[in-house]
Amino acid sequence: METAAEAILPSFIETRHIVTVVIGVSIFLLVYFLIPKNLPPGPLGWPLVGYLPGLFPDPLVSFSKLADKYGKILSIRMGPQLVVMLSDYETLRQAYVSQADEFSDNMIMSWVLESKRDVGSLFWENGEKWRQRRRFSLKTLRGFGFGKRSLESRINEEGRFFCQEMERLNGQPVVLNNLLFNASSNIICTIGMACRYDYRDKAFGEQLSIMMELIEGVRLLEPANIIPPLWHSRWYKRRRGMFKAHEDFLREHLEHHKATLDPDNIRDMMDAYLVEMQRRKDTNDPIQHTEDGIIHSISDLFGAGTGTLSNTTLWIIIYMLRYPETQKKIQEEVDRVVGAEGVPSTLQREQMPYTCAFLMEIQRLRPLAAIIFRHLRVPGVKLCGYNIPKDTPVFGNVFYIQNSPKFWDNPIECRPERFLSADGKTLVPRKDWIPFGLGRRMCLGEALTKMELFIFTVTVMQRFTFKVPDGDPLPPLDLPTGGLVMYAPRFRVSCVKR
Ligand code: HEM
Repeated sequence: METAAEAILPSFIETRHIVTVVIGVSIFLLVYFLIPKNLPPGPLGWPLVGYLPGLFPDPLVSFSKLADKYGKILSIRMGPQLVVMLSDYETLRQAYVSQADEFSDNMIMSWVLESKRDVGSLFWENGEKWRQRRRFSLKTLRGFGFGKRSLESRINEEGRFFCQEMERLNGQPVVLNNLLFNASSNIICTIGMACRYDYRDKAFGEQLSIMMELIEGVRLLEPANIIPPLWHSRWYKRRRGMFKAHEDFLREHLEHHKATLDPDNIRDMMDAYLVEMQRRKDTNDPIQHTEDGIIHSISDLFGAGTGTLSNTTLWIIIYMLRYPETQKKIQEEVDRVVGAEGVPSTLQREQMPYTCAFLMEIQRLRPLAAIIFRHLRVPGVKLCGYNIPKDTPVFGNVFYIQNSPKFWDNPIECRPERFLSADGKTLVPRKDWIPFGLGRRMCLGEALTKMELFIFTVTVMQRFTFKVPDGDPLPPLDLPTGGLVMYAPRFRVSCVKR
């Protein structure tokens, strides 16, 4: 029997044609109205997973290829999430600095929300609470000697402990990853809790393994974001257990600090936070601090400071092994300015441009935070003429900005001279050297890091030459697979006494 539609339609049009057209038009209208207009260009991707499969196996290389193809600003779907990636200095500056009111919120990753670590944290917090905590932390850190001689002598001391360990090895090959992680943690322990741990301390060794695993587990692409049931998997349960163990360790220190606190004699960041917490309570400040907040803030210093410092130091060693003539030049400068027995000081930096340029070159080649991120939380924002929808993470590809041949001559070569004047006597900084990020959320530990890397490098170069152990290959320069932090590989090195 004929349907009503068929009765009034010409014979060559069937009902199924009409149904197909109606569905097609509906999908078109849905897509037209739902998909934001005038987005930055980018690859199309697939339904549900977006461009995620295209980012593997190495997201950093894939992001760089996309930047070559689509230019300074591109948009990409990572699973259901739209992400904007900025890949040149001017565009990044435009967003993070010129439009800082819009682009200064951190992207709070799901695992942070899930573990409630956004409560009172330094890194994982936004808005007025973050602003006040950052201002207070920066002021307190400066008070504890960021850029000052008191902290410098502690770093010198840690450098000497490290050298004593090397001396004991007597040139035997060694994997330095754990030892350097311990040394870097000791610097954060000094600032945060006025203590240091011996390299053979077993209990602290366990804490270090936990911290290392936690830090190395931070991924740009969180698998559980794409497959939520994974939050209940063994891997995430183990992670939650490790966070608890790390917090218990800090809580023990907090209890000791509370019991021995003398507000007239502030020993470290923990004391300073405790006094500030009390002050806010006494003055009924609308923003209150909590003990959990103190623990999370100190934990953030460990998270942001230990892996970054120790891995940058590992990259310093790797490049010295690969460029022995550069190591020799640094040793010559150290011998001339500091001498074999002198105590290194940041006051000597001006007389040691080659060493400083080398350290800058390492942080150009291997910026520990390869990708930095913000989260746009306001509607109606335009960047470079494109619409950026509310709730879009906006990434900055620091690795690309510092390593693309578009911006740097022969970028894969380690050439400290690119940061030196023609006569080699003066440092010539470049504005697109941004290993510490830029804008309002720029790294809080920049001054400490520069001091630490300089003192450590000089202390070690006074006493040792790094050599590749006989029969070992050169350490690889592979890029990290996680795509966020540029961890150095494990490799063996011989520290030969000079
Ligand atoms: C090689 C060493 C380091 C590198 C390359 C590094 C790099 C960075 C980068 C790129 C950011 C994000 C900046 C942005 O988004 O614009 C950052 C943030 C941060 N860094 Fe570092 N960092 C290093 C060492 C440290 C140390 C030693 C500390 C601790 C004292 C530290 C504490 C922080 C904190 C607390 C933040 C968050 C700031 C905020 O969100 O307001 N960093 N770091």
